[in-house]
Amino acid sequence: MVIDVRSEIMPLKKVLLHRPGKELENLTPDTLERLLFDDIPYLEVAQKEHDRFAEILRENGIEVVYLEDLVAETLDQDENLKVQFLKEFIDEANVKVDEEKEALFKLYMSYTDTKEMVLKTMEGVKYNELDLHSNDLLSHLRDSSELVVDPMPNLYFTRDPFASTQDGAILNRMYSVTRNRETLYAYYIFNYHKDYKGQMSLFYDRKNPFHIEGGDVLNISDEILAIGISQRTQAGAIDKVAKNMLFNKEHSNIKTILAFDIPNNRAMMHLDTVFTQIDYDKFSVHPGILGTLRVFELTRDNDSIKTVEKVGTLEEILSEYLGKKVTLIPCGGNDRIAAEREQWNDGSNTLCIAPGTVVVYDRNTVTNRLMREHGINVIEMPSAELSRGRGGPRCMSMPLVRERIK
Ligand SMILES: NC(=[NH2+])NCCC[C@H](N)C(=O)O
Repeated sequence: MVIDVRSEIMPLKKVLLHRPGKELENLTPDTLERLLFDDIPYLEVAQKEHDRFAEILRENGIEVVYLEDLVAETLDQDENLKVQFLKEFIDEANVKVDEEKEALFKLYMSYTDTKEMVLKTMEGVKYNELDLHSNDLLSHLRDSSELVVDPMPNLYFTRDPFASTQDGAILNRMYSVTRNRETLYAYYIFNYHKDYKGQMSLFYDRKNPFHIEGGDVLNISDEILAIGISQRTQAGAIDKVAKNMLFNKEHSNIKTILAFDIPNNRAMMHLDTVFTQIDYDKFSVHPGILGTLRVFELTRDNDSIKTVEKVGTLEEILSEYLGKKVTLIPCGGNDRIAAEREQWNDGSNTLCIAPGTVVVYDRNTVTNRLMREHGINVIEMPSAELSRGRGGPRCMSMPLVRERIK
């Protein structure tokens, strides 16, 4: 199977990453908010940190594949497909002037190496890179270093544009314009790459009206999927995923979807910023969500879907579904200041690579110590620059294959 993910914790076999590239060097103070960053990372250091992340994964026997390589392989199969991709890409990049669209197309087609072309689509394009001869009013007023195509700085968070589950993926419609552009890459891989095409299920469509993002999707078990209702994911999208998964016996074993209603704010944009599974019976949780959290159970009821609100603490609810007593390890321990600081820097955003083994940011010292005290094998990675994008090791990775639960 090209995609096979039925848990958050079983040994990770294959993972999708994107090495941050020059898209980070097109971030400016004015565009940070729109492009969902809080600061400008130093690219050289961010890349070193990211390379160390990939190295840790390889050291642990995990096959690492890169988004840019898969997209290039897809487009290299057929010249017409490359043209089709570029046209669609340019349409979605919100370029309004026809001459600029044509010049952009020419610029991308001038690359002889498809991977370099793909990286260029990610990086953004400045006005002075286009071969334009127009003499209209707009061209007189353009600043030569103005961006005609925005960069996509969030691409290194491969967790979000789609979510692997069962034998396929939920291909997302994203909350923001900037991130919705990212989903085109996965769309082309899944629909056209010779290894993926026809070999996997798609449980959602990037053109659906409701938004949903991968950081909100947690594979609790082969039969239970948890999805956050958050800043990024709407209840309507969860209803649709439920319809597409609970009735699809051939490709999905999911019998229950648990919807976790978490606060709607930037610090907690996705469920995985406040809650990740780290062992058969242990979760890392940001205590800040516990007061207001509501949990809903969606199951199949003949031809329709039944939704019931669960009563009980998070610990009780998880213990019930997992069939064992669950321990919640608070991010930042019991100190509210440490909890808020470390949650902001993705202290509870762990990437579990085997039961009881997690990759985390080194900077969250309080949370990391506490996980070790609970017997977790904590592997730290450098995080000074990558963390400025507001995502941790789980956000920066999309599992494609995990070992099955025995
Ligand atoms: N799965 C995650 N928590 N991803 C974090 C994504 C961070 C990114 N800057 C955004 O705002 O979209």
